[in-house]
Amino acid sequence: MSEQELKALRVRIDSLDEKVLELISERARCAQEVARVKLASLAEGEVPVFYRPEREAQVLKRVMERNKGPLGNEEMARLFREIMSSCLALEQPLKVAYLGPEGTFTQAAAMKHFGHAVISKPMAAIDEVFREVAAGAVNFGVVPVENSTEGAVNHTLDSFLEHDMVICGEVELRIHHHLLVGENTKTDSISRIYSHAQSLAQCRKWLDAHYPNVERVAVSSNAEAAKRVKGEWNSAAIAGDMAAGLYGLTRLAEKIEDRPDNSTRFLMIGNQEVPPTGDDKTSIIVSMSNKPGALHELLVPFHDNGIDLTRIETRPSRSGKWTYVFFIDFVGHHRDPLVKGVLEKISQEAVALKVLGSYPKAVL
Ligand SMILES: O=C(O)C(=O)C[C@]1(C(=O)O)C=C[C@@H](O)C=C1
Repeated sequence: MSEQELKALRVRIDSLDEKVLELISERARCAQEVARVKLASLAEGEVPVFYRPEREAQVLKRVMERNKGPLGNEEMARLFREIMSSCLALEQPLKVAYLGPEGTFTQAAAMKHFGHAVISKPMAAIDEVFREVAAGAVNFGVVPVENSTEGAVNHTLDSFLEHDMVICGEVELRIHHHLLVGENTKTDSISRIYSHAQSLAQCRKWLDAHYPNVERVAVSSNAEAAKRVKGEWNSAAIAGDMAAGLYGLTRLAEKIEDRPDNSTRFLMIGNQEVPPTGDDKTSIIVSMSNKPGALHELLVPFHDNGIDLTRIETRPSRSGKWTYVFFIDFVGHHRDPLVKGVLEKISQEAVALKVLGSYPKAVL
């Protein structure tokens, strides 16, 4: 390519950037107007709701449907995710608590869902995220709920039994683990590998093959593992890209998870009910009486009405020995007439039924 051609293309890019800049600013002014309208239409004593997950899902889906490339749909939606995040911050800066410390996959999930214009607050434990939301110190919380290799995150499920929370969104993240070392690590004398128990389990086969005799130490998070390794010469950590960047560690081995499709699903928790979008999921907790056929009775109404169950998990109820609760996710919104009918039928048979929330299916 000649210098001349390059120069001409850059002039074109400059002129396009000016248009993009003006359009983004116009969009941001529109969002400010939206905030004004929301405030003006409030009834006496009503609290304004600026964050609208159902509308955000609609905007992102529309972008993906209309995108003609060459940027891929996900890439384009990510750009719009950030624009929307900044527009929302003009209306109301959202505060979001997540399972920390900084650099965890949960933080990456929070950014994927809310964008980078939120004020994020790392918490030391899943239960603390729930408490922070319940106390009103933040608008939303982000917690992991299930991993495709290792299954349910029991701390999260148990926290739902203790707190009244509304699920208002979900996000899925592909989880890539790396073996990370610090500047001073003697890579031929590694005697300890730190990581979260779930991540150690997700890399079990790789560790058995490459470091069979090295001690595996479970710590509170992958980011905590990365933090420890920074100051030690004989240890390594298993963690992801964010933690590696944050603590200045290098990758001794990349993508060491046993399953290449290893993914984690995260939930956004808050106090806000989300209206239907037409493409939603609902999560419920049900406890049935301890009698033969109870689980069958619970599942039949879903089957009879053609409602797709996406997950069912059992946990001890914590209110009696050998009694259980079921965590169920299914496709649909609790305001859909069909779903309403199913929930009514179940509540007739159940000891207790709690709708944890209906929320748009993950778009990104
Ligand atoms: O449509 C709204 O209610 C807005 O506030 C605008 C907007 C946007 O930027 O598109 C911003 C924040 C909401 O969460 C959803 C959408």
